Amino acid sequence: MIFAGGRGSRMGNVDKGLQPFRGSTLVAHALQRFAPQVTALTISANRSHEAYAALGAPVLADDLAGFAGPLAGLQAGLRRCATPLLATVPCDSPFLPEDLVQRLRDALLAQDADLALAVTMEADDTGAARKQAHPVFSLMKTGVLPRLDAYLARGGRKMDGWHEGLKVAEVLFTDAAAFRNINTREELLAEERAKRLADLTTDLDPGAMPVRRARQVIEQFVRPVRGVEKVALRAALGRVLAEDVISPINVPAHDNSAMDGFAFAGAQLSADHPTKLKVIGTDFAGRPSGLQPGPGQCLRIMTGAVMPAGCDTVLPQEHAAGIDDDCLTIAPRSVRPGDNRRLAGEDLMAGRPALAAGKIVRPADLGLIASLGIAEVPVRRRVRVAFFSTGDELRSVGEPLAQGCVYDSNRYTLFGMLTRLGCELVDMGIVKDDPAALEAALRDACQSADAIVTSGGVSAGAADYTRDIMARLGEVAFWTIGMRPGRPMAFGRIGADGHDAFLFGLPGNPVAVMVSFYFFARPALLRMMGADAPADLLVQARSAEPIRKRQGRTEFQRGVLSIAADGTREVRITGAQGSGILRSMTEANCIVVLPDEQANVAAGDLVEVLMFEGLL
Ligand SMILES: Nc1nc2c(c(=O)[nH]1)N[C@H]1C(S)=C(S)[C@@H](COP(=O)(O)OP(=O)(O)OC[C@H]3O[C@@H](n4cnc5c(N)ncnc54)[C@H](O)[C@@H]3O)O[C@H]1N2
Ligand code: MOO
Ligand SMILES: [Mg+2]
Repeated sequence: MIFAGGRGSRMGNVDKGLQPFRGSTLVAHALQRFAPQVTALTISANRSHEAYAALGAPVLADDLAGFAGPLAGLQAGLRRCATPLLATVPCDSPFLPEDLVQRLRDALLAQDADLALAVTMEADDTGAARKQAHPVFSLMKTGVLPRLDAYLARGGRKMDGWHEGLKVAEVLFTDAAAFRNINTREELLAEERAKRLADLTTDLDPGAMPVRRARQVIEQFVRPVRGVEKVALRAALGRVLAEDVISPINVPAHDNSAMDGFAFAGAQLSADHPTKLKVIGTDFAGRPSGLQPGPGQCLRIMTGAVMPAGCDTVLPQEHAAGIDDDCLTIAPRSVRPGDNRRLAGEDLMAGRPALAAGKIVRPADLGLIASLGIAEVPVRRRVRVAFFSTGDELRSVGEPLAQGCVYDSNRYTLFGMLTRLGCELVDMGIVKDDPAALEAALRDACQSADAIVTSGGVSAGAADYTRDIMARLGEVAFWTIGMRPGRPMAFGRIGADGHDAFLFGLPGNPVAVMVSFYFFARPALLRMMGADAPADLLVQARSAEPIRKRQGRTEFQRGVLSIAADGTREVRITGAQGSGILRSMTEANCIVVLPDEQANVAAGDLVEVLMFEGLL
């Protein structure tokens, strides 16, 4: 019997067994593992009978009313069981052991027990081993029914509450993970994603990961955060639009003059004689005269004033051949019909998208939204990023610098980069090279953040515990990337207590942390923010000097781009390029990106650079 009769209350009262999982449903996975182990199968369910029946097994509702729990399902099952033994598993444990029933049966018979159940050994909070019983994974003689009936009649509902007085055989399984069940939507999503990271990297060597592939995997693995908030227009600066901004009006709302001059009907212009028109009044922007020029007449008009009825052309005042009192003379061919008139809706048409969802709001967008008269904008909620530095040698600014120590600079560069990106920050300080402290910090970060960025400890040093702990908390890949700087990196998703977060374990060296942030974490975070991340806009420049470069890896050299005497772009490397030399970053205004296939660069060769700043 597969228990699928719960309320799914921790999943928002959905039918848990029917939740999609790895291409089918949770229950289909449990069934696939369980069916070969038994002679006949029943699904215990109190709703969605048709969907469960479609799996090919009879569906049995509780005899007791009101979702009384799995024991009610067990009771109904025992009452109708045609075999001498009944085995049970839950619908939300897709990884259940393939030898579960065989081993339970062996123990039941060997010990002449009434019931056999699975147990595993698990570490408790102090790290000590503790026995964990799994009474839902059990095998029992059908003769136990009267005892269960009596327990339920007394109001008992605990899964193992009725075992008292029964002879119970405990069977130790070593693979605790096989009994993992999925209780919440987050866990379900987490499992889905975890599968995908493994899938995405099956054909890749983690020890020789090309930059391009690592970026692809990361991009495919992360997911935009959900959640939208409405903010006042100014507060939208730098935020990501959650929906298209649809223009409620035409901008401009009316045809209007693009020049200070004279408005009239263009049809009266003559191609070979001067045209003479009588000026009958003046229209100002926002202050129309209400006059309507007839044939032989015109109006003085100011830039932005609505075109008077019947007029389609404006002659700029400086192009007039003559103005005598109230008479305007226009020379032949000095203006064409329709000139200098701005059409209604030529900037933005009512009903059309003015800005697309996913756009990061820049100053021009603020102005554009204002031009539509819109005061509030729906934006994605900010992505929360927890970050910390690891290393016993690190000291915080303000502390004395002991022998052999360095000040923590990574947390400041990360602060700057994350702030510029528009993330909400959770600065977790420095974490010592101590497994318990690292684990506590990572678990804590999972609770509060969508993404975690750490620096240090991802290489192979004796104090680099970060890797082990990260791997234990979720699915994390450890890559050696074909690049310099920034070779080692950890990426994945970790979880604790039902909360999970994407993890970027960046290398400790101060330049490496920045380069790997810019080229891996930044595009991923943009995707999490729901933003359209355009490809890196590289520009070409002439290298002023030779650059040593090894083929087969991407090198990110720090450079200064300038305009040479002949007006062309020229780039010069900023001295020593060691990955601990942060000065190479502060002196630079760009990064020279030398791709895998590139060998040594000769002076005068063209290279590609990525600018640090554009117009902000
Ligand atoms: N045998 C090998 N050793 C190393 C390799 C390797 O492949 N084989 N890779 C090197 C590369 S490349 C890098 S990058 C680093 C990465 O090491 P970790 O990520 O484990 O970082 P740490 O060992 O913790 O620190 C490295 C370096 O950076 C300094 N650091 C760390 N955090 C900060 C901070 N917050 N502020 C300022 N400076 C920091 C730290 O003191 C170390 O000097 O490994 C190489 N080794
Ligand atoms: O990541 Mo390391 O920086 O290549 O020195
Ligand atoms: Mg290290």
